[in-house]
Amino acid sequence: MTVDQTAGARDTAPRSAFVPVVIVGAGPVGVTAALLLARRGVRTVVLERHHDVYPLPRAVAADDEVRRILQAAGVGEEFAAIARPARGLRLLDARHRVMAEFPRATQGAHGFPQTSMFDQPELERLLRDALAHRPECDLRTGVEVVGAGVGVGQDSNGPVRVTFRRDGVEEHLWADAVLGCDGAGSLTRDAVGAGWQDLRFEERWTVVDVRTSAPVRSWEGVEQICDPDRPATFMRIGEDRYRWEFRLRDEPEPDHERLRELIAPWADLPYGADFEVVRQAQYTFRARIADRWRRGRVFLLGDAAHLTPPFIGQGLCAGMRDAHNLTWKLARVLQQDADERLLETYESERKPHARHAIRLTVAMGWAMTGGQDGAAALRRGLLGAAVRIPGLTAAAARDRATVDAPELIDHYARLGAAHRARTGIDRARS
Ligand SMILES: O=C(O)CCc1cccc(O)c1
Repeated sequence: MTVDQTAGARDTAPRSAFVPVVIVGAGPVGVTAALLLARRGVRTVVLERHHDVYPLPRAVAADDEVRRILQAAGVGEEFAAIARPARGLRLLDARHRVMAEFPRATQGAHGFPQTSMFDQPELERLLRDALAHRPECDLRTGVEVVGAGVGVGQDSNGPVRVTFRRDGVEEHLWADAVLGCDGAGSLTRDAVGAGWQDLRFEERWTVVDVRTSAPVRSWEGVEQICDPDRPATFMRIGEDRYRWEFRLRDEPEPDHERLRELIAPWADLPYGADFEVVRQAQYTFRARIADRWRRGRVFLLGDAAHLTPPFIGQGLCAGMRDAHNLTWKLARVLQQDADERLLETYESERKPHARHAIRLTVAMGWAMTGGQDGAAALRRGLLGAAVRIPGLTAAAARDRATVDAPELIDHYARLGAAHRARTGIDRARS
């Protein structure tokens, strides 16, 4: 990607090639940023490589703060129509016995369910529909933002030149700011000169979205199977839609037959049963954070700035918080001459929060794979208390009113002791 930041250069560019903000990437974070800016009267051009919404299984959960952000973007009701409130998070042992349960309220501090399940392609479609109704937003699909690495050295607040290719023809745009919402393989990240800080997690998992009318043994929430041999995640995401995630060791991606075996603890699926694999993808889950999120007026958001495994459902939520945090500040600076230093608070506010969420996620992954003994149960209990991200532990205890951290510790200490007595395990594996 070519990003030139050259004060005064915009003056020589044709007016038609100038737009206040260019957004690279039309995933949920990019489109939400465009909608939030539009509602503040800021025009954007959104450049997207693909023609249609992303077809693979991705995010499935939004917390109550993200629901508030979607409302601010003008799609609150549309989202409510596709969302399904979840009752919470359960940690199950290898035999699917409930070890801990963390209920989520149907009305959290933000006035929305604390956890809502949804189908990402449906979210992307409704966001794009909303975008199509905003005259401030110009979505250009089939456009490849290209990289040649010219003139990236400056940290100036001058306009930014974005070069892209459409139908084999190179074009450019000048913008007062560029938002890189272009995902894990972000080209904008190169333009910012950012590298990854590795937060030490890398595992191969398969993620499967299924539609079936067959009975599925489930509750209306997320189940984490804490089984060192076969850690897994299961959740219901719609009337007849379910998501399973299984860690893969040195095995190939499961075919339908193997999937039926893996799913058997939840559903009997004899041959001929109504069972459709809507989407399946193999991912390497990683935990990483970009070492810088900004250069001049080029910013990184969402997966371009941070990568997390999905175990506490916070990947997309973090990106939506990025969009919300940055857009009002940018609007103030671009339209109301707010001090440029306001923009520095984007990274300083968002990065510690994103890092914390990733660390909790990694700890959850470790709790899922780290054994069945009492000490592991205690760790899971402490973690479960902390995984409500928006307000983290204190607010989580407050919101749910029924639990506080010391009670949880006691509860899980007792649970661990009972489990040890039942199973005869008396040594703590760490
Ligand atoms: O904490 C909750 O209420 C749900 C967490 C969650 C959401 C989506 C996927 C996942 O693995 C966990």
